Amino acid sequence: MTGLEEQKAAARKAAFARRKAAHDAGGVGRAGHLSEVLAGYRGVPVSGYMPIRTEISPLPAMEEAVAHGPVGVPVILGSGRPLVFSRWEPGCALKEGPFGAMIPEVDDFFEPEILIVPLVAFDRRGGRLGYGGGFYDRTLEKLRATRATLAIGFAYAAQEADDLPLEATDQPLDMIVTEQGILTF
Ligand SMILES: Nc1nc2c(c(=O)[nH]1)N(C=O)[C@@H](CNc1ccc(C(=O)N[C@@H](CCC(=O)O)C(=O)O)cc1)CN2
Ligand SMILES: Nc1ncnc2c1ncn2[C@@H]1O[C@H](COP(=O)(O)OP(=O)(O)OP(=O)(O)O)[C@@H](O)[C@H]1O
Repeated sequence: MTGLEEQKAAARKAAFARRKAAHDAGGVGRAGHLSEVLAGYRGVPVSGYMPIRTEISPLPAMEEAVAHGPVGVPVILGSGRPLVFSRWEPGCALKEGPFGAMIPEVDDFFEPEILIVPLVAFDRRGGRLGYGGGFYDRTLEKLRATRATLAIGFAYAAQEADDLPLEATDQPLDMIVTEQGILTF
């Protein structure tokens, strides 16, 4: 591993532990601030995600957004490729996708203009660390080449890190929403 990869791996490991502690602590209304943000963009196509492991769940906010416009979740086509997004509705038939996240059984692809981005760690400059596949970086690069795309990181406040090591290919977040509040840059 290069120095940068080692730094990222260490930051990931530490943030995973803080995320698990926050997740295990439980609590209600953790997607309230996310709902508030999305209420300002009614009808704009949005991607959420089906939570895995100890990720904070955006499902309550997705359930509200679906009353106003298209909502979807990410689908992996292959490693090294951008994600695509398939339409989701509460209660729709799902199947297991690569890496364990559920995906809709029936493909109905669309292009979101707002992405709720899962993450392992974030910093106060909009830096983000994911699982290390580079999926969201490739996806945001592609979408942003066509039109303005709002990337909203969604995480527990405990996942904040001091300045994360970032590479040229890391796509910045426009906003971070946690169970405690909203950070914009
Ligand atoms: N809920 C959710 N859905 C998502 C993502 C995500 O981060 N969260 N993705 C965002 O890209 C894609 C799935 N990508 C993933 C890539 C790797 C691993 C993963 O667990 N990788 C390693 C662990 C890495 C580590 O411990 O550092 C593993 O398989 O054990 C999970 C999801 C699409 N769907
Ligand atoms: N647009 C891109 N084009 C080519 N390679 C990329 C691109 N974006 C990221 N990568 C590469 O993908 C690898 C993983 O990137 P990184 O560690 O930033 O993943 P991540 O943001 O943690 O994961 P994810 O976005 O899947 O949650 C790195 O080697 C990085 O250089």
